[in-house]
Amino acid sequence: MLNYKRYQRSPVMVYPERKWPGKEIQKAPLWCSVDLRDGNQALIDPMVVEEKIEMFQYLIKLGFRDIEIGFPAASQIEFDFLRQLVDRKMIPDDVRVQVLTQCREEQIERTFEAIAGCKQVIVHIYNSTSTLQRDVVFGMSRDEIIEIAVQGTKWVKERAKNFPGKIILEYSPESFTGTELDFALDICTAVQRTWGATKEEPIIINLPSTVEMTTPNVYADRIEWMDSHFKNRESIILSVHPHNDRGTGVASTELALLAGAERVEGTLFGNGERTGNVDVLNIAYNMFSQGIDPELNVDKIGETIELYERCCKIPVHPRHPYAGKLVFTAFSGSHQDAINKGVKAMKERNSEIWQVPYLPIDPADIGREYEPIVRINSQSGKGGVAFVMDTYFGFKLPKGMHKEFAKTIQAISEKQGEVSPDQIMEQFRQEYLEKKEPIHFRKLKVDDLSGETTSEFDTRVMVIYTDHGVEKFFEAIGNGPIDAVKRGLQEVIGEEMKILDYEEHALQSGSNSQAAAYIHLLDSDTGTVTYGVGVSSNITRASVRAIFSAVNRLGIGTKK
Ligand SMILES: CC(=O)SCCNC(=O)CCNC(=O)[C@H](O)C(C)(C)COP(=O)(O)OP(=O)(O)OC[C@H]1O[C@@H](n2cnc3c(N)ncnc32)[C@H](O)[C@@H]1OP(=O)(O)O
Ligand SMILES: CC(C)C(=O)C(=O)O
Ligand SMILES: [Mg+2]
Repeated sequence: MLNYKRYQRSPVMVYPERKWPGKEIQKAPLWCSVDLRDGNQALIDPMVVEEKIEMFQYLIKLGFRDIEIGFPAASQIEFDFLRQLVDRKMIPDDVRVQVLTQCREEQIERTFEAIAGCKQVIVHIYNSTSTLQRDVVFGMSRDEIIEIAVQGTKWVKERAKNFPGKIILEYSPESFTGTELDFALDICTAVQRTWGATKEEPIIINLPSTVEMTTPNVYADRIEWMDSHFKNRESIILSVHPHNDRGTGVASTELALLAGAERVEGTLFGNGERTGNVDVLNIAYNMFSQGIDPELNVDKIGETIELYERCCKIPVHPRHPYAGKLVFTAFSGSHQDAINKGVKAMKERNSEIWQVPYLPIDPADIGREYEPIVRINSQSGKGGVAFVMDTYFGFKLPKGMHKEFAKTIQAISEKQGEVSPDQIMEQFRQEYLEKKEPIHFRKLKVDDLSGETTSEFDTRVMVIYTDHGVEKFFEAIGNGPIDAVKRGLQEVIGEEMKILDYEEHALQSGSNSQAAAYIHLLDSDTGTVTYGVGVSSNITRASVRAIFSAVNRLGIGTKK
């Protein structure tokens, strides 16, 4: 039996004063990428120096200005990487590199060796503060744990005095989510005081969900509580560093922003320890989808995916928010129908505002314009097939025709699975455009009789066609070419028919454009109906082809 009793609920504080539920995200936070540190430390094959350099440059291109580049005291690669950035003058003046170190003097010393020559650096110190870690990892009292952090701060401060560049201190009470809040406040305050943070020279206090342990609202309560209990709040930049153990890293971060966080540390696509750090791109795109400037250059997601997969050697999941191959694709009929109508309404209304059901953003805005938003399988419906015919091939099928054509496509998808746009077009050709047996239209001559006749009909047509390959012709009159051809065909076939509907449109714009015509035809004897389609550079010829196509589809071409 599942032994859930081995697990305990994380304590939740009573906090009815919370204000965050009434707030909205208004602007982007200060972003900090930790891809090169937290992300990298969780890779099966951590990045080599050249990959780190490539990733660093790309993060700058994306718009990150705070970039945690590693843990230089931990390994030679990390150290050398930073040295290369400095020696090759690759750190722009407005970028703050961030380096992580434990609160141990030899590591802090080595970290300062690594940052020599940097103009501005965030030195990030941490120690674990949770009840569990104090007990089983450190075996220390609260005061002893505070002493580690305070001592670490002093070691950084001493070295910062003589450092030619600017040192910003960041402190993280690691395992904050498992730490009693009063203790978290005490330790952060002790560091803040020891550092001597001011409004002009603030400290970054980073409250991580090192391990995500509760629902996002509890994290938000904790952040708001800390935010409202800090003394000299203006001397603190309040940062969050969420992980994603419960799969709610993004939600936790967004609620934390409501609760007062000003800065977010995370990674591209949520790489990082276990289930990852929070995916900063996901949050940025969420903001973008709400009309908020994400303050990151996230308009070329394909490029970002390519670099990420190459450097991290981890594929982006096809369902990953915004980035996955399938996230802008609808297979199911009702979604396709709504997308089809939504896109059409946008065009008709010439709308500046993006409003398409099931597509929270326009894929083209983030560089995904070449991917199909509709793919056809057995779950698809008529709207999807019509959408493919329109967007890929320019055929705007009359609404009444959607069902008829979709049925033939569904018969294929039920046998083979997905049906490609080319296959759909091929089927359209076979079913409509090339339905040339038994009767096949060849030539048309139209005479305008207006003024020459007293009859109600003012158009005479002469049609040459083949019937089972044998050339024939007929002449007929009617109140327009389509009517005349229909009357002529009735005569030669010996069958009453009625044109129920007629539609036409240009297929491409320009002088040599083709036109498509659609005829909805009723066989009056049997009551059966079908559509016929014709294409020609001449609209009248297109219509006549459409009538022949419909007659052949009804199977009445040889009745006489
Ligand atoms: C949540 C996070 O992501 S935190 C960052 C984690 N990242 C990494 O650890 C990646 C890089 N780390 C490393 O390569 C190694 O841990 C090193 C090189 C930094 C240090 O290596 P080592 O000293 O050999 O080992 P280790 O990290 O296990 O050190 C454990 C000791 O440091 C102490 N310690 C751990 N964290 C801290 C800290 N933040 N501040 C001070 N002391 C600490 C432990 O209590 C333990 O002490 P003990 O030896 O008296 O028991
Ligand atoms: C070092 C700290 C901020 C960390 O990575 C974490 O707590 O997850
Ligand atoms: Mg982390």
